[in-house]
Amino acid sequence: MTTALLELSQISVSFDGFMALRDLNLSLQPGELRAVIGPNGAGKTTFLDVITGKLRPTAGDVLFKGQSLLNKPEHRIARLGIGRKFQSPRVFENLTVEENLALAVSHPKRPWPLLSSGLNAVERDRIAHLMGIVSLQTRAHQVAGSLSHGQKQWLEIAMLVGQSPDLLLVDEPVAGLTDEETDLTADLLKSLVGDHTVLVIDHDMEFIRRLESQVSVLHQGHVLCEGSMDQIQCDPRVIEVYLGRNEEVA
Ligand SMILES: Nc1ncnc2c1ncn2[C@@H]1O[C@H](COP(=O)(O)OP(=O)(O)OP(=O)(O)O)[C@@H](O)[C@H]1O
Repeated sequence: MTTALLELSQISVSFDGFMALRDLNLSLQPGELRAVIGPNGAGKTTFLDVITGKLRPTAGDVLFKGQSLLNKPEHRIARLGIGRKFQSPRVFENLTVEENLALAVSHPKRPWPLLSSGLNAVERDRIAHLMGIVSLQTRAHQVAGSLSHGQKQWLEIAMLVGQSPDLLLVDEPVAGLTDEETDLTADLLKSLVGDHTVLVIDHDMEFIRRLESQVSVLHQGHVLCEGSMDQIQCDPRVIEVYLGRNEEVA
């Protein structure tokens, strides 16, 4: 079996005695796409916060490429190859699509206006490639602030991909998107798999189904079960958790 890219073992997080995560185990193989679902308060955000170093667990360990992430500051964890997409888009609204991507791909990070004249051929090709991935080529010179919500989400995903992370953590990317944008987002995330390992959190079950990935169900800070969407939908424990809270898993 391949060595896991990410391995969370026996992770617990206590907020003044309240266990937001409790003996959580989860591992991701390189190049995998994984969905994580769970009712409100299940611990999904806390789980991402632990991986990215925003929160230190009370117990347990997080290994990334075999190396413990505990005690590493957030910026070092990011540099090790973990990118996080937050729920609301974080793009530079006053810069164009191309300029946003230029900032993402330039090494080292160079301030504007150096970027406008200073991109090398490799960086320009990379930006063109990234715009292609998210179908924003025709918007290259449009300021990000004028894009639709979905297009901003895609731009930010492209910016993250531009930093070549091994692992992409994507938090509720389709909240507020149209059905068509939701489907396109699923296809986009699937297209990243292989080159990247992608973990997606969302509540939208149609979107999760379209990802065609393994699904981990979080409940009360613990992985309740894992399997394909068809498998978890039939699992009585999952039905109980969702029906018990009057939410649908269908
Ligand atoms: N800083 C904190 N102090 C105390 N309790 C917290 C803190 N952060 C989270 N919690 C609690 O921990 C539990 C898990 O929260 P978390 O935000 O991780 O859940 P979630 O699955 O992301 O929920 P949602 O789907 O609503 O975003 C919740 O009961 C929440 O109230």
